[in-house]
Amino acid sequence: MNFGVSSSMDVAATSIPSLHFSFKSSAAILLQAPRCRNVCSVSLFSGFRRFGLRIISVKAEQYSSRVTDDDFIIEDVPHLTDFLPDLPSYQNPLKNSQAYAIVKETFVKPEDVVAQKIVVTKDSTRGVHFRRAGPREKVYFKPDEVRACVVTCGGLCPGINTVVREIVCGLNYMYGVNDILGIEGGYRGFYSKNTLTLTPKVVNNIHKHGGTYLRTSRGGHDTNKIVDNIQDRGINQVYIIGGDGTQRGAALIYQEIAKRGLQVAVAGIPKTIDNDIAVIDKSFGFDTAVEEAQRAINAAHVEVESVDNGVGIVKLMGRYSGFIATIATLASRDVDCCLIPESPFYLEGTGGLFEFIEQRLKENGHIVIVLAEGAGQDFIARDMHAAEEKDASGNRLLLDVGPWLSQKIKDHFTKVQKMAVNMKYIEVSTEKKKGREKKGRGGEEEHKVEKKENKGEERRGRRGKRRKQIFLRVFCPRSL
Ligand SMILES: Nc1ncnc2c1ncn2[C@@H]1O[C@H](COP(=O)(O)OP(=O)(O)O)[C@@H](O)[C@H]1O
Ligand SMILES: O=P(O)(O)OC[C@H]1O[C@](O)(COP(=O)(O)O)[C@@H](O)[C@@H]1O
Repeated sequence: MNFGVSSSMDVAATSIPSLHFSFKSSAAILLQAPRCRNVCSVSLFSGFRRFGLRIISVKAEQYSSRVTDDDFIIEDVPHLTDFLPDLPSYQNPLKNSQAYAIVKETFVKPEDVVAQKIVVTKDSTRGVHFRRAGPREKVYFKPDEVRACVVTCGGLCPGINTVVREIVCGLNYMYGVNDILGIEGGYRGFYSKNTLTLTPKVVNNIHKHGGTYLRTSRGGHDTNKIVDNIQDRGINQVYIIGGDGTQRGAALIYQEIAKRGLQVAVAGIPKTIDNDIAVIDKSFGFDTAVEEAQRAINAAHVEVESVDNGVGIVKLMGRYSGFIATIATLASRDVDCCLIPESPFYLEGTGGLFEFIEQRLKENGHIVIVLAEGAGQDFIARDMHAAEEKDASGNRLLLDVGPWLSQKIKDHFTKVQKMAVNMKYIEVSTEKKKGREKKGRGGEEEHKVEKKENKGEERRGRRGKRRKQIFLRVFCPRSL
């Protein structure tokens, strides 16, 4: 998928790409940004095989992997015609659109694929490929027979409302679909809540707000009840926006639909702020996160530049991947060192972080270090002799690299090097807004210097609840 939500903080995209729905591929939405290298899919009612750097185990039967004689592998998206082979097809309504009629190559060819590996050698095998998403010349629904629904599940991410808006407007303006329902409150909303009617007018301004207009939920759901509900309501297109958990759920919904032989298309739209999905150009929300991260880096830089031996540490999102940290680092030009989960680091000795900090302080008088949340986890665990803990979903609980590293640097320079350093610790996190100033871990003062909409702006939801947001806070620990 390529969803060019612009980097504006308020997720009000300035250059929303055109959004194409292909009814040919039941899971194909092409969100095609200008200048994109290639376009890949929202593909996923078959589930993600690879979700960025996190490999998700998806049962083999959930998607079809075809290997040809010359090692050309295609991880294909299942199609309605796989289980309904006699479905009639129709000309894509885009053919009649003024905007598209004159464009050559408007449609994606059925045989178009995107290669997983771009860098190859002369002797490389042809390797893994994914079906390219995008509008097909033939579609499998007549516009006036479509009853679509949109649901948002799991965690928040900047840009969700923009995606909802684009689905509704794209379906309506480009494909002539007039019957679109919003499912409220995530998967469970299918059977526990009434639906909303979504029209371009209803969604006109939702992209200017954070969070999700449709609301969301976590925790389990009942796949059979969802499919019963889809059947009862006569829904035949299901658009599911969410992260890896959500996409696993979407795969099961698709399987149940296929088992019942229903003419219902399921499209999974991957949501992650981290941009750690390898085969798409960019995940929506990523740019906003990077922009917010740069504000934190800038704040740290201003602080440490103004003092002697200033050491600024900025902790950013990124449990398993360092894309936000890396891109924010590259964009800001004020960062001396960027630590990410993919790349181990060490502190002492030649080539260690302490040596580097000392060098930069001597040369420049200050240093800015950026940390992704998941950086150095194994190293910290060894250092703290911490046992691995997991959350309710089985995810490894992260050790807090920010305060740990701050303390290590402080100890090293004050106790070992006998050199006073001025520390400034800034954290950009995705937390529930507590609505009050809170004390830092060691009882130290914590100043929130900035509160900014991101994973949901600071506002009350429609039910009066606080939305999740990214906010930036600066710790000024007295002890450091
Ligand atoms: N392994 C799974 N199989 C089926 N459904 C799942 C699975 N994991 C999560 N879900 C469903 O997806 C929803 C969102 O998942 P969650 O992990 O909370 O967020 P995210 O999609 O952002 O990763 C949950 O409410 C749950 O109903
Ligand atoms: O505060 P939370 O909800 O646990 O989220 C924090 C983590 O989630 C992420 O934002 C990724 O979540 P998504 O992939 O769902 O967007 C990580 O970068 C971050 O480490």
